[in-house]
Amino acid sequence: MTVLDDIVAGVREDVAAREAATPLAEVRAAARDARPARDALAALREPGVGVIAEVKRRSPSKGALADIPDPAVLAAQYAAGGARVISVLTERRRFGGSHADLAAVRAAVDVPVLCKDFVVSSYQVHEARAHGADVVLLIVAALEQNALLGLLERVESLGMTALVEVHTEAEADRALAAGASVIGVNARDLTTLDVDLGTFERIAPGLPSGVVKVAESGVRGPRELIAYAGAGADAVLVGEGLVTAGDPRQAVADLVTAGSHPAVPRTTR
Ligand SMILES: O=P(O)(O)OC[C@@H](O)[C@@H](O)c1c[nH]c2ccccc12
Repeated sequence: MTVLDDIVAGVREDVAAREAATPLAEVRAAARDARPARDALAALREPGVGVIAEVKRRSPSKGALADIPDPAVLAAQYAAGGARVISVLTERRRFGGSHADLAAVRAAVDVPVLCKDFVVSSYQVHEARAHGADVVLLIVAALEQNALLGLLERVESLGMTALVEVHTEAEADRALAAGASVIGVNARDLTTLDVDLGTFERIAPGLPSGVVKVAESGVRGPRELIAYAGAGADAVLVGEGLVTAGDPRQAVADLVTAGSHPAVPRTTR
């Protein structure tokens, strides 16, 4: 059993418990009544390398990272620093997140918000929308192709954008076959938790130019952003480097500045 299998098994149990407490019909109705999703695709296509700043308390690889007593405060600092999108980990067991965190962040900022979880059922997609998500992460390694297709359609039918995460060329092919318009290449292999910063560089050249390319994991500062930008990233997704920064607003601003430098290449447009 890989780490990913283990996490997904826990997520399935948690989803079953939530579904027993709040039936799908109720979550669907809440999703329908939520304020419409913001256009994250347009935000990610803006000039410069965008920063997706993550609210992340802990991780299976690093353990505790930051307490984050009030995710809304951290998210407001990220937004003030110029984050293009704010990612909120909602997985509870390994990452210490919740849908309450997502809703709190949604209420605190105007930028699009990403629900970062291990989504395996459409129940979770409705839940994400009901709590204000504009973007939903779909991890190819955790999904059969049919499930990926179905969930991607569900995300888009609710007006949201799917960030489809891959770690290998084969997974990238599956993401493209499913019709992903935003692909995240994770430098961290979720089956082993090993980080290889060369992963993005290997996979990105094979992605069509119209696809928004997000480099995930391993960004500690402008240096890694610039390297990812050189390999074709349109955005970087940063967790640890920001939640452990003394001044998260400044840490985001430093990345945004590096990402807007005219010498930093960007390939999508
Ligand atoms: O903390 P880092 O190294 O900046 O990584 C952020 C992000 O890439 C990571 O949190 C992540 C990427 N894909 C995921 C899937 C599930 C949970 C977490 C993740």
